[in-house]
Amino acid sequence: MKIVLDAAEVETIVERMAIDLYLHVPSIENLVLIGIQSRGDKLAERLRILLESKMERDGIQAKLPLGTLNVNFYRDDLVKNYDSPNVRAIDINFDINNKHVILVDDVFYTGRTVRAALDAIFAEGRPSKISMLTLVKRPGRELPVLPEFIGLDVSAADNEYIKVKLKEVEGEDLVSIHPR
Ligand SMILES: O=P(O)(O)OC[C@H]1O[C@H](OP(=O)(O)OP(=O)(O)O)[C@H](O)[C@@H]1O
Ligand SMILES: O=c1cc[nH]c(=O)[nH]1
Repeated sequence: MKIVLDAAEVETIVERMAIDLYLHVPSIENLVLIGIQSRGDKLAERLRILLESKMERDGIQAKLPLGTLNVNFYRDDLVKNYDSPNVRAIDINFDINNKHVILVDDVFYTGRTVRAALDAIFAEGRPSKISMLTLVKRPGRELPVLPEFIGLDVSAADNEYIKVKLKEVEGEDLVSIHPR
């Protein structure tokens, strides 16, 4: 096992991504965050808090809506979960029509999770734009999608797995790389 990011480094990178979003999103009031469970939603919540504090500092009065997606329900390589009655696939209690959606996940790998997430989002409405943000991007793309906001580009071989731990789930922030 090799540590890629420790807790302080995860915090720094999440803060940097919040700054990046804040500076590069054309209309912050039009932004909505959608986090992919089970860690993208926790990262999206951290980003929401950081972005709202920047907005407050700059006198922008708006709340950023935050929704979550459980993509296992939709993933084309996990058909066995398709009929699971326990899976709540999407929790978005706001209008996404004409909004700029920031889709948030912890790891970006083949791109299949994002494809599945796009299906789910378009079943809800028609955003004006969808951008992808990931804490870690690794090699292994199988679809023509790429994140716009990347915390860290990590090189990993096919026989290696990147494991993200977050305080909200595992009690600590840590990104590590393991043999599969
Ligand atoms: O680009 P992809 O190949 O789709 O891989 C990326 C997905 O893989 C991981 O999820 P995982 O299925 O391991 O579930 P988890 O997040 O609940 O651990 C990660 O959290 C991403 O959602
Ligand atoms: O390395 C990987 C690949 C997919 N999902 C992960 O969380 N890590």
